[in-house]
Amino acid sequence: MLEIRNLHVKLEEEDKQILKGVDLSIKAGEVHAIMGPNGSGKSTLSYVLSGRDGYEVTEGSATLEGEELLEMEPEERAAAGLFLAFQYPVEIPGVGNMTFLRTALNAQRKLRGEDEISAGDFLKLVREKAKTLKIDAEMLKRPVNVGFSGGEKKRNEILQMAMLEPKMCVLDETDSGLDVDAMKLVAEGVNALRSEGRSFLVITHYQRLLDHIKPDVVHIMANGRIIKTGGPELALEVENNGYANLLAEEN
Ligand SMILES: Nc1ncnc2c1ncn2[C@@H]1O[C@H](COP(=O)(O)OP(=O)(O)OP(=O)(O)O)[C@@H](O)[C@H]1O
Repeated sequence: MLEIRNLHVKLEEEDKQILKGVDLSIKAGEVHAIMGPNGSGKSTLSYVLSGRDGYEVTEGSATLEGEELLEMEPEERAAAGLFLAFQYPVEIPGVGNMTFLRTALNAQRKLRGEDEISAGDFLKLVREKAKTLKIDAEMLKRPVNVGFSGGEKKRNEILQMAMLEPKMCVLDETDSGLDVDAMKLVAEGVNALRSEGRSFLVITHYQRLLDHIKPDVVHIMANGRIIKTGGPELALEVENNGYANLLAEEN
């Protein structure tokens, strides 16, 4: 599904190398988690995959089902099936949540040469998905994320993901700021989307999220590279011992 090879990324504005040779291979249907100390490059990886400005790829590649993502515009990456749930979801005053969801869905359909969804079908779909995430109708009418609590914003990200049905879902610290119940809701939302043809890359600092979204593979990122890959036990090791031992092994 997603193949990242020797990815090197620097900041466009200054001569600072952030990713220093990331290799990652995620097969269809797999859930991978990335953990790692603050500032190791986890969010940068998710931004570069989705095409955010400000970063320069100096070496390497990232393909989604064999197609080079790094040469596509952000909207083309989304239409190809990539989705990023932000660590800090943005507020969009003046744009209703429903309008945003429907416009995003139809824009992707258009790029894929598909017909627009009818107003009736959209309404049915959004109400059904919102209900499972306990997002009430009033929140759907408000401007995107404006005045939403931290947890509501994160649930709204998962609603976007559920509506767009991407193939490759990247979740950047979706658990931060969530209370225990909201975390379970988000995890249930993710688990409901798990399927043979859909993969997940879950960036998190906490093992507890991985109790709910069970990963197949766990990677540790440090200093711009993946320094260790293992199973779910690796997340437990980090929870118990921190990163010091892993970093020492690396040096
Ligand atoms: N636009 C930018 N301008 C300046 N520095 C940046 C920029 N983007 C990233 N960096 C730096 O790159 C490094 C990696 O940042 P990144 O946000 O990817 O780390 P992270 O692993 O996601 O951290 P955290 O766990 O704290 O969220 C940090 O040192 C950060 O300050």
